[in-house]
Amino acid sequence: MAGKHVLLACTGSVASIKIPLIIQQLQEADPSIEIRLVVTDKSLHFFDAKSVPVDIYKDEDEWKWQKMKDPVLHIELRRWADLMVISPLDANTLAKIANGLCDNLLTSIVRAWDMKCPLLFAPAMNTMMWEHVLTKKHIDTLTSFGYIEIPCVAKKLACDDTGMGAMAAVDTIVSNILSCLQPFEEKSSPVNE
Ligand SMILES: CC(C)(CO)[C@@H](O)C(=O)NCCC(=O)N/C=C\S
Repeated sequence: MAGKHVLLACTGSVASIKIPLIIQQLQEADPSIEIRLVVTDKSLHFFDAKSVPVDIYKDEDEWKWQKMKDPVLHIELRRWADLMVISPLDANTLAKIANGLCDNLLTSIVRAWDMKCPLLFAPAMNTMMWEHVLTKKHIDTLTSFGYIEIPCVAKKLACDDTGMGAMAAVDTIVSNILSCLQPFEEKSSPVNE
């Protein structure tokens, strides 16, 4: 059976250092899964894109469009995906999605998302950002859209604080992806053979 298509996305949280590990563990868990990675420019500060063994899509790739009938990347990726997981989801992109902004590749994919497909998000931010009143408001907005939260955990953060705001553990993220894929006929197989 053709592999399911997982669109992984990351944002400008230091938790993006875990992207290579998320990819590695997901591939080990189910080698038939095809993974593509959408990055925001800021996320690239936190890991070496060359070390990642999957195709990476950046904002600049959207602008290879030249003329009518050329593919529109955010639509092509949304069509390709059986599931999308944004991990980490930083406070900035959380706010953009909650308010419908679509000013880069990642938020444009989300803005065009097909709600028949699972969209998971794993917030990650400093505890003081986590505790701001807007964080819960924005997360509640995303869950009201039907997106699936992979909740933060309390642990030591990149700024040496200890508290809520840390991204969920990688194996938690991977098991959430697998369980959301299970009951799902991937787009790549003919419907009702
Ligand atoms: C970075 C990582 C994954 C290490 O285990 C963990 O601390 C985390 O998700 N932190 C949340 C993001 C963060 O720390 N923000 C930056 C300033 S505090």
